[in-house]
Amino acid sequence: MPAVMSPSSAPTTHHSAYATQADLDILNLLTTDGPKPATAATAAAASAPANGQRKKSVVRRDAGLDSLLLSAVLAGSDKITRHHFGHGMTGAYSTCDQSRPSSPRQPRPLPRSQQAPRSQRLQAESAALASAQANSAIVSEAASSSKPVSAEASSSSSSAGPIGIPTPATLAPPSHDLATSPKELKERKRRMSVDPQPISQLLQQASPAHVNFFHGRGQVVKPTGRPTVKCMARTRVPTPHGDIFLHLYHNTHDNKEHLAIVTDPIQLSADARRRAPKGRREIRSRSLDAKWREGETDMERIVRGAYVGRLTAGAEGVPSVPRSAAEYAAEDASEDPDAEADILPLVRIHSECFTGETIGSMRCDCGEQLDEGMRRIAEDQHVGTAQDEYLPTPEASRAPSPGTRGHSHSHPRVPGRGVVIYMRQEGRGIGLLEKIRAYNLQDLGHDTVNANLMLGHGADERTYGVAAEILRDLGLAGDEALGRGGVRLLTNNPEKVEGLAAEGIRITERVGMVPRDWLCNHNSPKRSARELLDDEELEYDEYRARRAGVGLLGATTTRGPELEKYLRTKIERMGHMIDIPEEPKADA
Ligand SMILES: Nc1nc2c(ncn2[C@@H]2O[C@H](COP(=O)(O)OP(=O)(O)OP(=O)(O)O)[C@@H](O)[C@H]2O)c(=O)[nH]1
Repeated sequence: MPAVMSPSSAPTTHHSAYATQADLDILNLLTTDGPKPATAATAAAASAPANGQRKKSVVRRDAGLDSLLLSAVLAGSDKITRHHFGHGMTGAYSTCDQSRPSSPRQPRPLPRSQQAPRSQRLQAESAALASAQANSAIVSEAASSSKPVSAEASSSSSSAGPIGIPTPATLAPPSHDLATSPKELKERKRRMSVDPQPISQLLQQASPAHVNFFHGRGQVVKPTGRPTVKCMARTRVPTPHGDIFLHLYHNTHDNKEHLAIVTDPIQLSADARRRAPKGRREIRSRSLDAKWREGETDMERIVRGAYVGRLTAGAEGVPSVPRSAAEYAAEDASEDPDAEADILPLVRIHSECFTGETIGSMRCDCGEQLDEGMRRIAEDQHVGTAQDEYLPTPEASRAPSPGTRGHSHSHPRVPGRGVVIYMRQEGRGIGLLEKIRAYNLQDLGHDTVNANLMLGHGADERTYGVAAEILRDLGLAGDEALGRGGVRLLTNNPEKVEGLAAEGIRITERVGMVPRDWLCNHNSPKRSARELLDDEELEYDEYRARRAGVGLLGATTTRGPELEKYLRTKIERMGHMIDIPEEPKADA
């Protein structure tokens, strides 16, 4: 049986140790000008071709070097590859041209290591270790005598990290001489193996979601204050529900890359702009459109997504015009007197769910909800409906979802628009590791809430500050005092409504999310006769019938006993604002 390698014991790659004849052939090919010398392998192949035909000789890659590619490699990689080897170890790419046949032959610079000689490095490591050991002796002495450690002593080692956390220098082999003693070799081996703590201890320690076994124990520091967000890039992505603009955000509260999936067809289609009410504003990121530095080029702006309209092959693209905060504030406060009645953008705050979205888990309906959210946002909307139906209390909000509610066809239909804010809050904020552990407790009969509590988590650990700032950056926060702007929120979760409202987002309406399986119950008395379905429902039915699969984008319904239990727990224990269907259901 092959030995299981721990990350710390995995071998590091050394070119010399793993060079095969094929490697040497390639190296030869890359580093030699003119005709290639025949190697044993190529000579054999040439003399005895397998198919009786003579093999073509390998063509040199002499295309002009792409300066962008080179700078990307230089900026992004610290690894030395055979390609680098072919151009010398000096790091000077000016030597590239010397390998081209058209260049005059010049003597190639000798490979020169950028490291200090090994003896010097060993000496430095040894000194660092001695210094760290001396330091820890002082620290433990100080701890035992309850005396503060002197600043001088604690700063005497440049490589010593915080107490208990070994730094790379203290983990390094002490020195050439020391490491040869059996004790040192044993110690060195121990440091390279996996953590020797017993499994039960590890399980306990790995319990809180913030602990990463390989990277050490983290601290739970709940960020305070209002987060700042910045859209780092956006791009157009075609989806089964039409083209969207994917925005990637950074923020000051966590190191996650949260996303905004913006559906705004007027930015991309002349037809949608014509059909949209006059005065409709584009949903754009203010931080992305801002000027990031003096003298930034149009190409920089376009590459990060700060452009208007659509990019097309061969064209240059039209960069967006940066605007000041004051200009945005004036626009938010003003009202275009010619603007026609429009419907506010539909927004869903969606939490990441690897299991439901990516592998189609039927324990939850997250994949379906993501798909349904994007579908609902993109579909045409009736202007003037349901604007005043929002009632924030669970009881009062148990109105049927718009999907089951007959629309008045006197209302004009306009292109849909809105955003799915995709928050990297896997497992309602506890992370994938903990969610997987919770699933095992659920298989033992506990519901989702209890499973979380048993692992020492809250039932729901999500916060909505970052999502609110993303909405604000997209110009969708609205203003309660002015009674203007804001969003319609697609959710059954009262905490989302309250959380976003507390962050200053104006929510004019809550739109319910009904599980597709409940919505499409063909055997219920109400839906048994297809003639009772109105046009929109029929359209939806056909839409469903075209789809196959579960949970993935553009797919159909999710169903199963585990999902039923999950949904019931949300309603009965977490106050989700949706009614469990009363009629007995059979599979559609
Ligand atoms: N801890 C835990 N998280 C889960 C479980 N199943 C799904 N999730 C997570 O729950 C999140 C989705 O939240 P939901 O409560 O389904 O939906 P919601 O977004 O709060 O509410 P709606 O807006 O009405 O859909 C995702 O992050 C999922 O990974 C589970 O069994 N345990």
